[in-house]
Amino acid sequence: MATSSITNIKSVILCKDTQISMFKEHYPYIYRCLELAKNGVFEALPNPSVGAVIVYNNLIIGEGSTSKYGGPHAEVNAINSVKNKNLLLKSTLYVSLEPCSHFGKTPPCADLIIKMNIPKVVIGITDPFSKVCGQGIAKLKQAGIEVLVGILEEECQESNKRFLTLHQKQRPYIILKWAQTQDGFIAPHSGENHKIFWISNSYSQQLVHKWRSEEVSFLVGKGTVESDNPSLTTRSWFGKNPLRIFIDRTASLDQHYTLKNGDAKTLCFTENPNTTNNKHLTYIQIDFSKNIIPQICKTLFEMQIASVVIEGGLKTLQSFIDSGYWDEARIFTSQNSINQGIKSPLLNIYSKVISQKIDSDLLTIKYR
Ligand SMILES: NC(=O)C1=CN([C@@H]2O[C@H](COP(=O)(O)OP(=O)(O)OC[C@H]3O[C@@H](n4cnc5c(N)ncnc54)[C@H](OP(=O)(O)O)[C@@H]3O)[C@@H](O)[C@H]2O)C=CC1
Ligand SMILES: Nc1c(N[C@@H]2O[C@H](COP(=O)(O)O)[C@@H](O)[C@H]2O)[nH]c(=O)[nH]c1=O
Ligand SMILES: [Zn+2]
Repeated sequence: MATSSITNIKSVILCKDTQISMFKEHYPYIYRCLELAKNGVFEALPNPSVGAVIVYNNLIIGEGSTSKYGGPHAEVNAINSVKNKNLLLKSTLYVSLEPCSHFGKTPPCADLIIKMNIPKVVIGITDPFSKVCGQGIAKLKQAGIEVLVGILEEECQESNKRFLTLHQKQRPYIILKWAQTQDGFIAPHSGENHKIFWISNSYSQQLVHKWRSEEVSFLVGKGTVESDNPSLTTRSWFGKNPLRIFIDRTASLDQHYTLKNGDAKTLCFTENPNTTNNKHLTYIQIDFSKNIIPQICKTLFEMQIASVVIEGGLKTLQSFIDSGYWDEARIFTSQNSINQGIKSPLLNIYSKVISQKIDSDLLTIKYR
């Protein structure tokens, strides 16, 4: 069994060990690229996080991963890390995503690879970004470089799922998240308790704060704001607060709710045109006579928000599910039962399930 990278949280990942050693054995360099890519996965957003490895005579002579948003790409960092640049002439560059071919915040990596006379490039997956989209590969091939594409494709896609979803589906990567009791409830009936009812344990709660430091935004419905008065900030982990988002059709929630306190940038989706933005809170008008979920996702895409976690409640979660707008559901199940209350969302169609114990809770991750 492999211990999770979450050091402060009691957790154990069940399975996967044999799969990982198989990847390492057959595709060690692209596997290493994926390890390197993990370094910048959240800091590079909305750009992809990529890993690059340069191999000479079966030896790794250079490595690099994507810098913070706007900084040098993995290929540049890997090439710069090679001491004896003459070795590049007989080396292979491995990279988890197609090298870029356009001038963005930095010049094209494909041009640098050509300039350094690297004779062979092995690529995990192609880049769906419209300004690259196969053109990086074409440039390399035109320069006479041997190019191999499509190694550990599923793993490369997983490593950049937020970036890929943004470009392929024109919406953020959507993570549904809720905590449920053993007997399938997410809260007691409303009205019984006007403060938050904790179901998951403190380790799970800490893990959610870690996710808040990583993912771009967190969204709740008005019912959750009224019943729980959530903060949606990162308090039990290090790092940034996410962008906070809530739905309030009439924009009638009053100022005492914590989401309006200016602790983090916050968006409210409403139909009410008579709203006043302030430094921290921006109202965005949408049409509530139509399905609001595609409208919310379109707005977030236009803002280049690469990921959103839907933290509840039932109506909001079920709306995303029923509209088919979700990628992953992270469900904490406690060992307690409450016999009655608000039933968990219904999620019938999913392709893959991973489970992990978080002390007494079971965290189940379902992929669409
Ligand atoms: N255990 C857990 O993980 C969690 C539990 N909860 C619990 O869930 C309960 C709240 O759930 P619920 O009452 O369903 O409230 P929600 O938080 O889902 O909010 C519902 C409201 O959000 C707006 N809204 C959401 N989706 C849509 C849509 N598709 N179209 C139009 N408007 C929409 C509406 O606002 P409007 O009224 O302005 O029209 C609606 O009344 C609470 O008891 C809370 O404690 C909440 C989060 C997590
Ligand atoms: N009850 C419940 C959750 N509830 C979610 O957490 C929000 C509270 O966030 P904050 O105010 O920042 O601590 C709350 O409004 C709801 O969205 N989450 C969980 O992981 N486990 C739980 O048992
Ligand atoms: Zn590049």
